[in-house]
This record gives sequence, C-alpha cells and structure tokens, in this order.
Amino acid sequence: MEARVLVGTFVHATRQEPLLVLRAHALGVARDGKIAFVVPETQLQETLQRHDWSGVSIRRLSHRQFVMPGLVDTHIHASQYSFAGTAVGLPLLEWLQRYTFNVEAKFHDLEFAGDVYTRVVRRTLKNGTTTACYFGTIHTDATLLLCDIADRAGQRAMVGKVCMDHNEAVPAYKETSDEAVRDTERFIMAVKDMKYERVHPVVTPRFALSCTRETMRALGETARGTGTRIQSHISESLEEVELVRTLFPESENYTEVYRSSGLLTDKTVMAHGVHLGEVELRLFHEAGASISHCPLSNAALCSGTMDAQAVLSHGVKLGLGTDVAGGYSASMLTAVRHAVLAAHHVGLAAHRDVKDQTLGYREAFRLATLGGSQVLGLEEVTGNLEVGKELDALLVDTEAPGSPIDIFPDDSWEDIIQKFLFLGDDRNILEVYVAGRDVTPRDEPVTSP
Ligand SMILES: Nc1nc2[nH]cnc2c(=O)[nH]1
Ligand SMILES: [Zn+2]
Repeated sequence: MEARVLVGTFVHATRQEPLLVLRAHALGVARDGKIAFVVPETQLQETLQRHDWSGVSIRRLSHRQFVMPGLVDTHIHASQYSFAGTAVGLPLLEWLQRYTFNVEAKFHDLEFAGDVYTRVVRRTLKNGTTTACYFGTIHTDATLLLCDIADRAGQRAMVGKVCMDHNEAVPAYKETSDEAVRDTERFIMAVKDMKYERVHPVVTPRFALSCTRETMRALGETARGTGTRIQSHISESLEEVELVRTLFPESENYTEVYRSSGLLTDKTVMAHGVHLGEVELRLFHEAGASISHCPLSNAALCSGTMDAQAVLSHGVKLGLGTDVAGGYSASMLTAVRHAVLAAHHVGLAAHRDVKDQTLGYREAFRLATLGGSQVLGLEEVTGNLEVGKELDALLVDTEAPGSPIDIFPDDSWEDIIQKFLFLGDDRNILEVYVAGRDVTPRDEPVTSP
C-alpha cells in the first residue's frame, strides 16, 4: 500500500471533544495503514518535506465530502441477520424461544452459515461498520467460518462462539458444559493459529439464563487463562432479571452472578444493562467492564429504555450496538439515532431538563466511534483520527447520487454532519477503509433463490 494524503474536512471524537470538525486539513496515511499526520492544509508542504513524502499522491475531497472514523458495532448477532426486519414486537424470552434459537440451530449447515455470514459482513461494511463484535452460534466450525469471512472482507472483528448448556425451549439447540468449554478452547486456539491481523476470538456465554454456574465459572477461567475478551448479555428485560434472581438466589444481583463467575473483568462487554441499578453500575466501574447500549433492540423487544447518562456518570465505558436481529437494522447510524431518542425518553420520564441530556448527537457520535473502540479494548489502535492509529475511516458524501439528504446554502458543517447522522445512509458512504485499506463492498453478491 502506498502512502497517501487526503485534503479536506475531517470529523472525529477525542477524549476531550465528542465531535470535532477539522476544516481545510490534510491527513497522511503511511504505507502501514497508520495515520502519519493530521495538519492544517497550510502546513502540508512543510509536513511532506519533513516526512520525505515528495511525490506522494494527494487527493482533495469535494466541499460536500468529509472523512470520519469507521463505526464500531459493539454487539451484533451475525447469526440472526437472515431474520432481521421480521419478528419485531415479541418480548425477549418469547422472541428467543419462538424464533431465534430455531434459526441459530441451522448453523450446523456450513453452506447456510456461509451465505448468512457473507451477507451480514458485506451489509455492515457497506453501512460503515469497520469494527464489529459478533455473536455466532454454538457451532464452532461455522463460527470459524465467520472469522474467515470477516478477515477476507477486511473487516476488523471480535467473534464469539456462543455457549449455552441450558435451553428448555429448544433442547436440540444446546451443548453440554464440557462441550461449551472444550469448543471455546478449540475456537480460541484455531483463531489464534490463523494469525488474522484484525480478527480476534471472544469468550461468549450467551447469558445467565442459558448457562449453568459451572459453565460460566469454567468460561471465566478460560478467558483469564488465555487473556481473551468476554461478551454476554445482562439485565435486558425485567422478566429476565426476575428469572435470574430465582435461578441464582445466592447472588445479590445479576451483575454479581457474572462477577462471582469471573466474567466481569476489564475485558468484558455486556449488552444492554437496561435495568442495572446503582450498586451494579458501581460493580461495572470497579471491574472496568463495559456496556454495549442497543437502543433499537430495547425498543423493538419492548425491553425498556437504558439511561445512558447514568451509565456514563458512573464512569462505565459505553459503546453502541445494533443487536441484530433484536434490533432490525444492521446500520450503526440507526443506532446513533435511537440512542439520542432513547436519551430523550429517559429524560422525559425522569422530568430532567432537556439541557441536562448528556447524550445529544455529538455524544452519540463519540459512542459509535471512539466509545466503541474503548469498549473493545482497541482505543490504542482505532476509534478516531489521531496520529499513530490505523486509519479505519469512511469517506462520506452528503451529495452522493441518490442521497437522502438535502443540503442548503446556509447549512454549517455541524448542520451537515447532523443531517448525515440523522438522515444519511449507505448511499452517502462512498468508501470504507480499515487500516488504510479500501474494503468498500462493491460487487453485488449472488442472491439465493
Ligand atoms: N437481544 C438479545 N438478547 C439475548 N439474550 C440472550 N440471547 C439474546 C439474543 O440473542 N438477543
Ligand atoms: Zn444480543
């Protein structure tokens, strides 16, 4: 890959600023895909000389284009993509039992798995997801196939073989405790053996209602012993919370079930956390564990509305997730919109002053980019456009052919970015880069009959 320079408008989040617009800037990408410099355009020539980059290709963006960091989906079930957009409206446990487990059971068929996984990786990339944290199914080989597909497509991915040794509703879709642990170990070894540059295994107990204590403890031990990250679900619906209480009476709360099993660590991301209380948020903070906020899923499954402000004020790392297919959209832009609206609903219910909302579109933008990278332990590598990070980025054009956005002469850059976040879609995402490499899906895949 040759070193390149982009000149134009850049938008990103930093620890200090949720949304920073750099107009008339130049960004240099080195041959290794890392950001070599970000300087005002007026300093470009001097910077090129300093880097000995004479003759490097310089590309100027148009006045309606900008570059932003790639979107980070911290929670998505790749295995549920085939039924995204259907089965909306059932409560969580019924939705799992009536639809989800039956569909996931089909992934022993590698042809079926390959088709679904190829399409979900393609769809998410097209929508600007440069990093995805995926759940597969209990099938190790199919989940390894997902790793392969993500790697070949150039997407950065965390991938988990789902573990579940308890399933009364669909007994055919579960494994023994031994299988869950042995197959997780095999999965981790196999992914490591492949030496993928940007695809990593994640220890994935489905949630406390699908796993016995024995299995959760053993998986906690596996994660610790192998230094692997952990993902699961927590406190999504009240019915689920109540059942966890009756199944694990020895634990004071849901978070404690995971903590006492060795599953609540600084490498953990738990999806949802809609009904977590003060005590539990403090446990998250103490452990350095993260939450993936999936607002569309929470609304679609009538689970409740998470208070992102409360999570952030406890100093808990927070990212956004689509939670396909609980959430019907694989687009992280949709997650951004719903995060903003969910914060409004929570604020209204609590009679908060609207001005006290911490989660406006700027903060939601940060959560969808930098926040996600923090949640997945990737902050040193990606998440924004800081020098030294790998360039995971989107080239956005608000006047692309067929664009759903109308820009007016008086629109400021902040207006334009807001319009993209609230109204834009994949038609506006012209190019997608991971580690400086163009990974934009272009050819249409062959569709199944
Ligand atoms: N939204 C959602 N919640 C879960 N809790 C346990 N499994 C699942 C799942 O597949 N989707
Ligand atoms: Zn989920």
